[in-house]
Order: sequence, then structure tokens, then C-alpha cells
Amino acid sequence: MPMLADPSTKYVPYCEVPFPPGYVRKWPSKRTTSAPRWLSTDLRDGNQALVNPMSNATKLELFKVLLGIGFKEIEVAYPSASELEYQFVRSLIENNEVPDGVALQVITPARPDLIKKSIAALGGAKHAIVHLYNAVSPVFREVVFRNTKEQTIELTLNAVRLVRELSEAETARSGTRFTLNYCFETFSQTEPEFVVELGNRVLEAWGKASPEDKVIFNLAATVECAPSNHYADQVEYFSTHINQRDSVVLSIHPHNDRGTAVGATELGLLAGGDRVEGCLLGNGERTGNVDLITLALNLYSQGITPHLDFSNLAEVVAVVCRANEMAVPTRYPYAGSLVFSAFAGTHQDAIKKGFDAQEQRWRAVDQSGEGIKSWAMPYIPLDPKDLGYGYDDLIRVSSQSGKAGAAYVVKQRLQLELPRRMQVAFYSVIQARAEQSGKEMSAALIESAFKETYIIGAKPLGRLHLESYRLFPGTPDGRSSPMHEYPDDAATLVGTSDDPAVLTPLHFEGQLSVDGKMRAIRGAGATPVLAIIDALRTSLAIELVAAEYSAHAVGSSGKVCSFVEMHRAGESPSKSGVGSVWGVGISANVATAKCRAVVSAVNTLVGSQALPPAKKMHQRPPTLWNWFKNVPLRAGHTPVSSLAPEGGSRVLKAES
Ligand SMILES: CC(=O)SCCNC(=O)CCNC(=O)[C@H](O)C(C)(C)COP(=O)(O)OP(=O)(O)OC[C@H]1O[C@@H](n2cnc3c(N)ncnc32)[C@H](O)[C@@H]1OP(=O)(O)O
Ligand SMILES: CC(C)C(=O)C(=O)O
Ligand SMILES: [Mg+2]
Repeated sequence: MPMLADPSTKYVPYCEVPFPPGYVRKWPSKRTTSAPRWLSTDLRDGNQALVNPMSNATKLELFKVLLGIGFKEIEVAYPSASELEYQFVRSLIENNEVPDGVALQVITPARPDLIKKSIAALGGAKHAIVHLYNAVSPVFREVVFRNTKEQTIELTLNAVRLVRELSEAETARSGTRFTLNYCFETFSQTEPEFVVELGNRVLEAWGKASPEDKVIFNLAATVECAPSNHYADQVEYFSTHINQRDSVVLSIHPHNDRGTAVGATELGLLAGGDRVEGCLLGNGERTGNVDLITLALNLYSQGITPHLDFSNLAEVVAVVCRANEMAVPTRYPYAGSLVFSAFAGTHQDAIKKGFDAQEQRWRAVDQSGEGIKSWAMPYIPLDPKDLGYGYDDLIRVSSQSGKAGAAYVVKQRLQLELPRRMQVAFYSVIQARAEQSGKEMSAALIESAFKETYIIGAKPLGRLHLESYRLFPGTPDGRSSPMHEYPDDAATLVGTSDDPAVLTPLHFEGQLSVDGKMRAIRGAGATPVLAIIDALRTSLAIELVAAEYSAHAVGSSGKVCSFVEMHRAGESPSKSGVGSVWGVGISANVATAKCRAVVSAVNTLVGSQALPPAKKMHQRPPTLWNWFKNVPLRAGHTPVSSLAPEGGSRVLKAES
């Protein structure tokens, strides 16, 4: 059957709440400033909707999780539904499973036999809440109960009187304190004036509501049939018309048929609701009850303590899913596996910038001792760490991602802060691989792509590999110059001492493996970078230019990472970096990091290009090399820099 061209021929919209003309609603201008009372009905409303209701062992496990989260009111059963349900309540009481300060709630329909059974189940509890319900809307009155309004009131009051009588007898017998929670089932579809009339009659029949011993009225949106503002109007109407308002608690019990149970609850609380009944992850009949996790964390992210602890949300989710044989959609608020992950490039860029800025802000707070370390993160409303998640999955890279995403992963995994132009270059590597595979580039894949691209690793990966080297001041014939230490490593960190003007000319000699064959290279320059470039130019017959250079310490590892952007002489790269390549070098020694970075870049530059054979002069160890090998180290003098492949040194102890 096709959908109707005019659905109004079939569906009747909701009726307005009968506020007097000119009435100014209070709820729209209110603001939530504290958490409501919470009632978990996972073990009743949630359980009754399951394909396979929970065993009592599972119910007990979930009950303990609910206690751990901090619930003080828990609806544990529908004791008249089955012997198992009844026994569950008895076992909680008899086995002392209920801590002080926690109230057990059970539900019962307004039928004498079932009320009796329910109250009997509660005997011996410290604090019990009898949740009595009957549906009151026109369609239920007419179709299900075939009752007039008066008969509906009569049915309700008889049940209330019976609850009072039996509960008082039980109090006398076992000392259990009882509270009445009367539920207008289908409240949200019932005439507001009738609900108020019925509520006032319930208060009369109960006869003992007081500010110290309040009656709870459950305003159930048994079926969500209208927008959330309408529910708020209904709650405000009830809240402002019911007698003895200071002696009643308004409980909000929304279902999610229109997908707006959370919004309805939040507005219902503004409108006068004091207490919320719902389930973890919104389990329950049809589209479920309102989700208490979402509600609590919505409050939390507004700086309001919910008095519910979800600091290990994944564990709670696992238990709830197992108990209910359900799965959480990946996009589910707070609990879904993807809700703290960004795939889209602009989101990743904003998050990366957000973290950088936040780090600075928080450092300033630490240093000054003033202000708060407030969370202000683009796209992420709540710190995932507060829920027990890490930041590992925050940025996930696919072909929809941009440079910032890959750069973030490199920073997370390798503690390397890529220069902006290098981010662009590395992004093109990742983009190509992502497009080729059509799949996500996991953090591990990004890390290995980075290492492959920039030839970082324990084993020589590229065609060129610097096996060992010496840097020393003076020229190749400067054997008369005494060896001395290169200016303090720390001073070379940001490249200022790479200024040729302030440095003594340096000579570079090294052993370079080219396509697996070792050759000696040498050159001279005002800085380590220029000196090794000169050596490579001579040996490989490539005119090279270093365009951009930077370095930073690698976390607290004691190592330094150098980045160098290079291109062939005569080819100037575009602003976006087309025409240049990047190299990366990491070492405890700054000069070594620089040399490695240059070799890393040159590896990419040469690609598969044929390289000239080693020049004869380099096929034997150069004179100066021999001189170095034989000269005894003078006390207080150490080699300027030396490098060997990780895992062993050919010549001198490695400093890498
Ligand atoms: C919106 C909610 O979540 S309400 C809670 C719903 N939860 C459950 O129903 C789970 C447990 N329920 C059960 O185990 C059973 O339905 C029982 C034990 C309560 C009743 O079982 P039965 O006696 O076999 O009745 P059954 O469920 O078939 O029908 C309900 C009867 O109770 C009446 N009824 C329904 N709700 C109520 C109520 N709140 N108060 C009084 N009578 C009610 C119906 O009109 C119907 O009466 P009828 O037989 O005279 O026509
Ligand atoms: C019976 C009540 C409490 C209920 O679960 C509902 O109306 O949804
Ligand atoms: Mg319900």
C-alpha cells in the first residue's frame, strides 16, 4: 500500500494543552542546574521487552552494575508476572544485596491479586516503592478497560486504598518503609484536566502525602506521540495544577517512539519533572525507554554532576549489551564505537588545532594557578578520557581525510610534529594509499607508510643508507686541526647555528651504502646539512638544495627529530611543495639527525634513477678516515659525531 497523499485522513494530531489564554509557559525560559532523581527500570521495563528475558543471575549482575553506577532507586521486577520475578525480589532482600540508601521499586497493575503478590514480594526491604499503574487515556478507557472516566477513577482509587492497607500491614510486620508511585499509564495521550483530577483523587485516597513522605506521580509518555514541547506543556500543566505540589514528586517516564525521548525528558524536567525513569542505552519496548546514559552525560557535559558514574563506560556498555542481547549502533551517543572518531579532513584539522591550543591553555593554567582547565574542543563535546576512553581512535584516516589527520596520527604514534609543508607532502602519500585500497588507513598503516616513505627504521630500507660518518672542523687537508666537539647540540636544535656565518667550515666523511654497496663519500660545508649535501652531490652527481629545515625534541626520549625539505638545484618547488621531497632523521645527536634527514630526502629524490658508480677516490677509505681511525682520542675530546646502523657500530660507538 502506498503512503497516503493526505495522511490527515488517517492520523489525528495531538491536542493543545488547555492553558488559559495569555498563559506564559515557564519551562522555555528555565535552565537545568542540577541532576534529577534517577530510577533505573532496566530490570523491569527493559527486561519485559527482551526477546529472551534475563535470568535472575543476569539480573543480579546488572543490579550490581546499577549500584556501581550510583542508582539509588531501582525497579527490579514485575513480581506478579512470574515466580522467577517474585523470587528475584525476595533473593535481593533475603541475601542483603540492597545497600542502605537504595530503594527497591516493583511494578503492579491495578488488580487486587497482583497488588497482593507485589507487596508480599517487598516484605523486609528497608525502603520499597510500589509502582501502581493503569492506563487512563481515552483509547485505553474505551478499548482496553471499557470504562468511563468515573470507573477509571474508581479502579484506581480501589487499588490505591489496597496498596495503602497492605503496605501498612507489611510495615507493621517487617518495618519496611513504603512509598507510592502512581503511574498514569498513557499520561501523554490523556486529557490534562482528567489527569489532574485523578491525581488529586489519588492524593486524597492515599491520605498521607507530606513533604517528608511524598507520593510519586509517574507521568508516562507510554507511547511518544507528539513533539517534546507538547510533553513539556503537559508536565507544566500537571505541575501547576496538582494539589499538594510540595508533597509530590513528578517522575518522567518517556519512551522513544518519535526518537525524541531524551529531548522530551530534558524539557519535562524544565517543566517540573523531579525524577526520571529510564534504561541504560534506552532498552525497552518498541523504540525503547529514554536512555539514562545519554541524559546523564548530557548534564555532565554542561558541567552538572549527574551523580551517576560512567567513568568506565565501555564496561557498562558491555554488560548491558550482554544482558539484553543487544548491540549498540556505532553512532549511538557517547556509547557508540565511532562517536569519538573523526574521519573528515576538516574535522580532523580542527581537532588537531584544538588539542594544540588546549595544551597551551592548560599549561598556562598550571603555570599561573589561575582559571580552570576547561574543555573547548572542536567537534568533541566531552573529553573521551572522562568516560575511560583514550585518544587513540580520535582521528581515523580514510580518503575523506586531510593532512591534519595523518599528521595527528604521526604525532600520537611517533611524537613527531610534522612541519606544515611536510604534512601536505605526507598527506598525498596517505591519500594515494587510501584511494588505492578504498579502505581506512589505520594508525598502524599510517605509521608504517611514514617509516617507509622517510626511510626510518632499524634496517636500511632505501637505496641509500648512511653507515657511518665523521664531521670535523676545517677542510679535508685539515689534519693539523685538532678534533673538537661540535657546538653544543642543544644550540643546533632550531637551526640558528646552521647559519653558515656563525660556524666554522665543516668537513664530512662517511660510508654510504648505495644499492647495497658501500662507498666512501666526503664533502665540506658550513653546516652539517651543507657538508653532507656536498658529499652526496659529489658522489651521486646530483645537485641538491635544502629548502626548509627544522627540528624538535622527540618527547622525553632524549632524541631529536630533524626534518628537511629538498629539491634538485634549478627546480624550485611550488608553494604547495610540488617538486620537493622531505626527509626525516632521528637521533640522540643533532648532527646525526640532520644527516639522516638529508639521506632520507635524497633517497626519495633519486627514486629509481641510475646512480653513477663510486668514484675511485672514494673506493678506499679516504686518507682522513684512516687518520681518524688511528688517531688516539685525546682526554676530554670525543668524536664530533659518529653514526652506525642501529644495533652495532663499524667504527666508533654509535650515538644514535
Ligand atoms: C506500558 C508498560 O510497560 S505496562 C507493564 C507491562 N508489563 C507486562 O505486562 C509484563 C508482565 N505482565 C504479565 O505477566 C501479565 O500480563 C500479567 C500477569 C500482568 C497479567 O496476565 P493475565 O492475567 O494473563 O492478563 P493479560 O496480560 O492477558 O491481560 C491483561 C488484563 O489485565 C487488564 N489490565 C491491563 N493493565 C492493567 C492495569 N494496569 N490495571 C488493571 N488491569 C489491567 C486488561 O484489561 C486485561 O483484562 P481482561 O483480561 O479483563 O481483559
Ligand atoms: C506502566 C508504566 C510505568 C510504563 O512503563 C509506561 O507507561 O511506559
Ligand atoms: Mg514504560
